[in-house]
Amino acid sequence: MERELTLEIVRVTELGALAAAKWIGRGDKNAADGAATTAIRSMFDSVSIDGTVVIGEGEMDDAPMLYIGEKVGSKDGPEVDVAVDPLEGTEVVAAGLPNAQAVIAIAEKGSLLHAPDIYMEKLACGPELAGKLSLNDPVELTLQKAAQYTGRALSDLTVMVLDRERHADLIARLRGAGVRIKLLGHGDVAGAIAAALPDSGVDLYLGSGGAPEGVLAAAAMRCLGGDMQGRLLPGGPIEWQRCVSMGIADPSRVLTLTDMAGTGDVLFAATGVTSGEFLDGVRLIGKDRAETHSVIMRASSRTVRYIRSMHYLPLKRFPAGLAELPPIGQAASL
Ligand SMILES: O=P(O)(O)OC[C@H]1O[C@](O)(COP(=O)(O)O)[C@@H](O)[C@@H]1O
Ligand SMILES: [Mn+2]
Repeated sequence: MERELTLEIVRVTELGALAAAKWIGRGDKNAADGAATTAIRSMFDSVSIDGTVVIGEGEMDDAPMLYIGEKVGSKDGPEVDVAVDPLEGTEVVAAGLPNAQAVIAIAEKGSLLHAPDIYMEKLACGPELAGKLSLNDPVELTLQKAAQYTGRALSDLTVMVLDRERHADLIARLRGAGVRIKLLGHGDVAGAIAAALPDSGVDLYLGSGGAPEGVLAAAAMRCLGGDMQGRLLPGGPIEWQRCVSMGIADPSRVLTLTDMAGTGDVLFAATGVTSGEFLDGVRLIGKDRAETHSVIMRASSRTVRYIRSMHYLPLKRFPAGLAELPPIGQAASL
């Protein structure tokens, strides 16, 4: 993949974030998601790829845009798999809470896991611990290993976990082992990435979240040199069968970083919608400008770039329909 693609892709997540930002705090998660999806879809065909959506908005019958199997891109570029979450954190935007992003990963054709939209148990860590931990271990052993390999006391380790009732037992065991916990409201792509960023203060990401988000996080981990393991959690025979029909022969086995994001080149881009773990959200400036904060990373070079962009909104090519929404300034002042 050409390195110039990183800039082309971040322009897409920027437009998605700007569109979603119009819906911050308006209590309508579907409208926020729809705005981001429409904006991202409209921009995708300007990207020099011959892409197929592998992780997207759902099956063709349920999703009008960015459905699994949809072809995206200008076609005059490499054949790639595309994973996209136009609005990672739909409820967050609706409620005006932190940690929503527009996220895209692009990888060599055939390298991204076709994950159904079910839960996945996840373990993510940074380069220091990559290859040293296993999702098959009891959590106490994982923590001991993490302490040993980082040379730190258990009491100095911080584990990030989604704040959910289903994690009550996990949280109790973590507290019992003496580590610190940082509870996350929403947005576990950013949560998993935090575990691999040197200055995040997070050492490990544990717990279950969306499987599509797991693949997106794995793509980012490939770029950061971290590790990510997952285990699908089908909630019954129908979801089990869906995993099998999507090519995962044994849905109960631990999926490695390679299973989820291959071994070839990967590009990952995210733009903050609301401020979160490592990206600031869309910031409105005056009546007609907005600032966005994005990250773009590439596995083959392990380069991580942060891009702060200033947009002149009247010239943004929002798709028809979005232009008729209330001005962005009004949305943010709610
Ligand atoms: O809220 P749940 O059901 O625990 O699901 C967790 C998932 O929801 C999110 O917080 C937000 O997901 P959406 O993008 O679908 O809004 C993900 O980051 C996470 O993987
Ligand atoms: Mn999501």
